[in-house]
Amino acid sequence: MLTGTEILTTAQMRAIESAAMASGEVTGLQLMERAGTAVAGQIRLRWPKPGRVTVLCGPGNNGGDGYVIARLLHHAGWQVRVLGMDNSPGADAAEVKRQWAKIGPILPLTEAELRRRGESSDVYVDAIFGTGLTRAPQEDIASILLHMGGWGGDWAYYRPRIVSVDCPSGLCLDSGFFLGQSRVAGDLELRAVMTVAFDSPKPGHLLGLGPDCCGRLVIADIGLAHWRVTQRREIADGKALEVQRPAALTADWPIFDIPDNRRFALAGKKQAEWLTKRHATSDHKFGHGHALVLAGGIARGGAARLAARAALRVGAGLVTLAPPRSAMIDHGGPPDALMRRGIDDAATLDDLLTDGRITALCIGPGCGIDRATALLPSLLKSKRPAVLDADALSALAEIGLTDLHQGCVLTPHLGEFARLFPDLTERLGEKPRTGPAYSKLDAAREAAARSGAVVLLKGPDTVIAAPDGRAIIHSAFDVPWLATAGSGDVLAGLITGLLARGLPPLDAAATGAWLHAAAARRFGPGLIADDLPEQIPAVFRDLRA
Ligand SMILES: NC(=O)C1=CN([C@@H]2O[C@H](COP(=O)(O)OP(=O)(O)OC[C@H]3O[C@@H](n4cnc5c(N)ncnc54)[C@H](OP(=O)(O)O)[C@@H]3O)[C@@H](O)[C@H]2O)[C@@H](O)CC1
Ligand SMILES: [K+]
Repeated sequence: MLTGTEILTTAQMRAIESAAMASGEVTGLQLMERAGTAVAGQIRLRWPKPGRVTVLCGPGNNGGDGYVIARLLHHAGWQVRVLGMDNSPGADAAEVKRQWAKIGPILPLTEAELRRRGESSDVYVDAIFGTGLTRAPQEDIASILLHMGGWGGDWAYYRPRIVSVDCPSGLCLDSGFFLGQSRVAGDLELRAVMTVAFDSPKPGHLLGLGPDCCGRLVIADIGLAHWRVTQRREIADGKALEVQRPAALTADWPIFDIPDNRRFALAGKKQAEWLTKRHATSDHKFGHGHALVLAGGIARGGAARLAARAALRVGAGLVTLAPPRSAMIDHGGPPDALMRRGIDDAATLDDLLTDGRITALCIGPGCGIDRATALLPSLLKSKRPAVLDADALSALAEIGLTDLHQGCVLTPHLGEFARLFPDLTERLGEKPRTGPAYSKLDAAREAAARSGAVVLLKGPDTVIAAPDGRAIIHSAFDVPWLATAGSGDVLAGLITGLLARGLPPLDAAATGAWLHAAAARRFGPGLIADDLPEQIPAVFRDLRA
């Protein structure tokens, strides 16, 4: 599991590489040699017996990495066939291309050459495009990529052994979409069995089609970590910098291979410290906060009760469920630890919120749009930390975003997001033609800045963004069974419980998303939303172990 590591946009990666090279401490050729060595090493680790390999080298430095890989695999006893371009790449790629040319031929990078009879390979190294892709591939390269994409569609029983250098070629590493192709998965995207990327994951490894198309993701150290640290220290010191500030992004992404020479901060451990050691100032139940979950009328109780149960399980000291008085009986079921309070109108809610011990609110799950519309103004006026989900988001689309504040967490799925931010959704739906393409990360950040609230945009690639630009990607493509009725209500409850316990909104949202996926992962397939809160104690126990 790769958790809590920094994610860099392609521009930031380039800036860091340039700064490192400008310092004189490392040359571009050395970086390219390290990158190629990392990929060749991963190939040899995975397939220790030398076989036949075709290396496809593009026009830039990604292609340069390919020539290094070809040379190293040749020296390791592999039978290497290189397809490359007849162009003049930058000095570093030109040098490694010359070195390869002393060893073997460079055949044309065309589909006909790739498909030549009797020339099939055990492994194909895709070194055509990396972070420098700016537009949709054309002509020969486009047909090669489409041809290779056809090898491993969604329904293929096995993936051909394509190893991608930095990313599957054609993928925009800032958005996770293929330039010139639809944003919906088809059969034509190049799907690697393994992708070896350098220094840090990029957003496109974690968003959109990236996670599926990258296959297993290996992040290789190429000696730039020191540069990121130096830059961050200098930023903290207020010194002027030529490079862009690294994004304050973190990732939760399951990974199976982590090179030994890289260490990743385990965000889960930090969460465990805070959540399992009860850092509250007192051991009194109010020391862990009091969450109020606004529920709806008769026959709508399930969603709010799921949220309330999750808030209890995540450690809120007290949780009160607040339906209209006429529906109290309907909300009388377990858990008995829940308190109930009838709230019919905004005036009663105003009254209740004079109690300063209520530290977080949740509105939306099973609430009904009319009731949410009636109660939202009081809730927002109280300036209490609050989760706005489901019906509350529909209500918000009607009443507008103006009263939102920085204690609010909005938890829309893409449909709810479209109602709140139609223009951003439209941009997200456009076919990506040039890089960096507009991404889910861009949309969530823009929505957070515009609304002044934390926005958690759900999906297997959940993006959580704060109004100040901080953002977190939580990729959980490995738990598709989490997409089940009521799952979102549990997430809203987890975040509410964490807000009640005093976590700042961005941390509460990110930790809630993390716990939610961890609970689903622990339960496994067959999960229904009711199971999720019941897994939280086991997740905490695992964290303490
Ligand atoms: N910098 C470093 O120190 C290190 C970098 N490393 C490696 O370098 C990679 C980044 O290299 P890169 O910047 O050269 O970009 P890359 O992805 O090879 O492609 C750019 C070339 O393709 C061209 N091009 C773009 N779109 C096109 C299209 N649709 N159709 C046709 N051409 C198109 C573009 O031309 P232009 O846009 O200028 O016309 C340019 O020539 C990175 O992913 C990593 O693998 C490692 O070695 C570690 C050290
Ligand atoms: K590539």
